[in-house]
Amino acid sequence: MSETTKLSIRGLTKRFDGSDTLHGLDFDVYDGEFLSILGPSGCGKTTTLRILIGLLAPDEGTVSLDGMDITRARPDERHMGIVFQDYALFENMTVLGNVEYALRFNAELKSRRREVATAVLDQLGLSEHLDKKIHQLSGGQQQRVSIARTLALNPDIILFDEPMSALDVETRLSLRGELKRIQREFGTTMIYITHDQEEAFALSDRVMVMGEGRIHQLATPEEIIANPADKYVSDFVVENLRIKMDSLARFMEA
Ligand SMILES: Nc1ncnc2c1ncn2[C@@H]1O[C@H](COP(=O)(O)OP(=O)(O)OP(=O)(O)O)[C@@H](O)[C@H]1O
Repeated sequence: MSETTKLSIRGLTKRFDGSDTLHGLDFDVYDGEFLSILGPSGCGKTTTLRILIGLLAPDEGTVSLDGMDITRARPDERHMGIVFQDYALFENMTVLGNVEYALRFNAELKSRRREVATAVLDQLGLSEHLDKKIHQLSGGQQQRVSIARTLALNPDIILFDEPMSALDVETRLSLRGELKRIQREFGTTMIYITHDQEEAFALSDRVMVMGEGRIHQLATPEEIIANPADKYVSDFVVENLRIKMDSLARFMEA
């Protein structure tokens, strides 16, 4: 990860029904960074993500990508990809068909779609499943297809919206390792939304802790543990992590 700023967010404010959901967020994401946005349900994570990808316009504030103001740019002009919790795949199409379909809309890659799709599916360990229909795959494999489809388009930034919520613990752990590997290999900047403290800490270069539409702390996992910015961070993040670690230790001893 370099310390070149990839994405710069200033004064991001969003109101729904007259009340502020986001209160003027300011933060930067570095090139090649894995940044998690961590917070409880309703704190504004998805609203932030929807503004970043261009599905929602902010009431105030700016989003800049590589120094260019993209606040009002269309989603397809932003060079960003998104991986959803529910995979959003075409169930009746094959694994290869799903990835090729996404490439049909890319002028540059359209003519090479078979080659690009096969290569990226291979990198995700899905070579043996190219001709299977989506419903024949496990949840973890489906999420891999969805990651492959996003990676195939070669985006500058990939946003993940709670991508592992529907998966069992074992699959989550293996997909975590996979994500870290992909990030190292591709060097893609990744922004990962989660309410799971352990997941955020295991995956991220830095974690942005959110509560009620504000940023409480944005720092490395080590810094947050050593120096929580306020009582909210110490209760929601540090204390919860301690409880999870204690129960894991008890489980290992048993
Ligand atoms: N389109 C909308 N209209 C009205 N209120 C909305 C809308 N979208 C979000 N909100 C409100 O904004 C707040 C933040 O919602 P958001 O979905 O961003 O939170 P979140 O942190 O992603 O939560 P979760 O983890 O449950 O998805 C909530 O109080 C929600 O009800």
